This record gives sequence, structure tokens and C-alpha cells, in this order.
Amino acid sequence: MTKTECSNELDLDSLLLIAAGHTAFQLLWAGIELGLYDYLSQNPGSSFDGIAKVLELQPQPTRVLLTGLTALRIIKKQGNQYSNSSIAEQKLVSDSSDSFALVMGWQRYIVYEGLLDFVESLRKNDNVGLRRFPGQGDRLYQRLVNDPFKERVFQDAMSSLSSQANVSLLNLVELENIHHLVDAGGGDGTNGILLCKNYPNMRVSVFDSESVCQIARQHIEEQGLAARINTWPGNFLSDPFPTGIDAILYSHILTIWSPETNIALLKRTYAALPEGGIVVIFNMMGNDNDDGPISTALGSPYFQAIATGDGMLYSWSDYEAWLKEVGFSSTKRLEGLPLDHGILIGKK
Ligand SMILES: Nc1ncnc2c1ncn2[C@@H]1O[C@H](CSCC[C@H]([NH3+])C(=O)O)[C@@H](O)[C@H]1O
Repeated sequence: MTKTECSNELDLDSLLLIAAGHTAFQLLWAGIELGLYDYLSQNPGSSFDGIAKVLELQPQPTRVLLTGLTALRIIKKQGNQYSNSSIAEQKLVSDSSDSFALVMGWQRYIVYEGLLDFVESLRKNDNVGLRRFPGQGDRLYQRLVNDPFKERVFQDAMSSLSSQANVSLLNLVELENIHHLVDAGGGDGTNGILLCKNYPNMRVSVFDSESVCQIARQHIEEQGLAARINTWPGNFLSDPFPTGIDAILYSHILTIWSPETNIALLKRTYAALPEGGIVVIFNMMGNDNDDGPISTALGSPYFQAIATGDGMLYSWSDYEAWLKEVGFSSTKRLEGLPLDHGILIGKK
């Protein structure tokens, strides 16, 4: 065994942390929901009694919470004073610019419960965890329509995830001369709004379900961009794309479906674009040799067990192979974006 392989060996503490990952997550989440990190951000060095009072918890539950979070190193205890760790300050305080708090809401209200059915989902090759979301349809997105709270949690999380990496969409020469871009599965309009603000010649159509388009329209109007961004309610797997377009963006979309569905969708994409038109794929990218990164490896079970039962966080080379198969003449990778994101551009 080489030295590098040795240092990659899992140690007992890491194994224990994984084994009690559900408990570690609930401790982390409790700190968000109870407002602990926000409070410690404003009041570093708080006392035990002060925290218990603000969180409205009895002493023993306060002790369980603070001991757990201290042992996890999410907060720090110095003498009898508690403060956020620097990573908690950056990622768990709700108004920090790159806070994970909203993404953790998605973990709490959507992923956590559905993953109880993970093993059965693997065995059946299906999203068995969807049974925990009432309603019709075999995809999570259809069921969220029945639950405005969870639909909002989901959209807020996606918007927050996009916002942490989408600045990289702002320096693409390929987008400079685009006149009409379709943001397929554009969600609440976060990416469309950012793109329009940055590329003055661009118009955007947000192509999503009617209920999500309603959320997008509200954001677009708030930003005063209704003249340049419209919504195109429908199903991009079967309904036509708008005409006169020259780019289609898939942001956090091609992870949802099976390779077969993605290839069929990319064929429709190719047909909808003019010669010279581009497709832009933006999401977390798995390593080509299926050994990580940890973010994609931990993201895939959600697609298998909950969202659709046939998606995952694919590798760069998967997307490249599909683009080639459907006829895109060239592809370009932009690697190294925040949160293991990448951008892949295919040109017709
Ligand atoms: N078949 C479909 N047709 C239209 N929209 C869809 C379809 N399947 C999933 N979606 C939408 O795809 C989005 C996935 S979440 C990604 C949102 C956004 N692009 C972002 O990156 O922040 C959700 O808003 C779903 O409603």
C-alpha cells in the first residue's frame, strides 16, 4: 500500500460519525431551527444559562444540545463560554452570504425522511421513499405541488445552492451573444435573473411547472425584469420549447433522470437549437472514475430513493458522452467551481 492509500483509510472516529450521521444531522439542524448559530453570531462567548433562556429550553436539553454540537466541533466551548466555529459562522448563520441553512431545510424536510426507504429503493431500483410524500405522480416534483410549504423549502434550497456557484455563469464568452436562453427547470428564476442582469442582450424563458412558474414570476417582477424574462409553464420532457431560442440551460436538472431520459431530452434540445446554438449543463459533477467527490456521492441517494428513482449525480464523462451521442459538435468543461460544481457547454 502506498503512503497516499494509507492516509485515505477510514479511521474509527470517522466511522462512528458516519454510523450516527442521522443524530449528527439532527443536532446540526436543531441549532439552525432553534436559532442557536444566529444567536451566537450576534453574541459570541454566550453562557449556558443565557443560551438556554434565549432558546427557551430546560437545562438538561440545553446540555444535550450544546454537548453534542461542541463534540461535533460545530460550536466551540471555551471555559463556560460558547461561540460558533468559524465554519458555522460562515455556513450555518442564516444571513451569511454563503449560508447552507436553506439547503439544510431541504435535507430536514425532504431528504431525511425519504431516505428511510433507501435500501428498498436500491433493491427495487425505484424511488420508494416517495411514499412519504402524499399525492399523485411518480416524481417528487409532481407531489410537491400539493404541499406549498415543502415546495417552498425545496425551491429556497435550490436557489441557495445555485447562488453559491452560479457566479461562474457570468464570465462565459459563449453566453455573450445569446439572445434567448431557455432556463429548463428554471425553478424560482434565480439563475435567469442573474443571467439577465449580467448579459444585457439576453432574454430568458423559465420553463417549469405552472406552480413553480408562479414563484418565478413573483421574483422576476420584484426584480423589475418582466420585460426580459417570461415563464413557459409545461413539461420539458414532452412540451415544445419556445421558438427563436439560441441556448438552453440545464441547472441542477440532468441529475434527475436516467441516462436514457437525459439522452432523449438532449436530442429534443439539439432539435430545438439553431446551428451554433448551445446547451449549458450546470450542476455538481462526479469524478470520471466514480470515487467521489463526497458531495456528489452523498447527493445521488436522494435521486435514487426520493426524487425520481432513476437519477444520480453523474460524472463529467457521462454528460460528454451523451452530448456527443446526440450530435453536439464540441464540448467545453469549466471545472473547479464552488461546491464541486462544473459547467459543461455543448455547441451545435
Ligand atoms: N419535466 C419537467 N418539466 C419542467 N420542469 C421540471 C420537470 N421536471 C423537473 N422540473 C423542475 O426542475 C427543477 C429542478 S430544481 C433546479 C432549479 C433551478 N434550475 C436551479 O438550479 O436552482 C424544479 O423546479 C422542478 O419543478
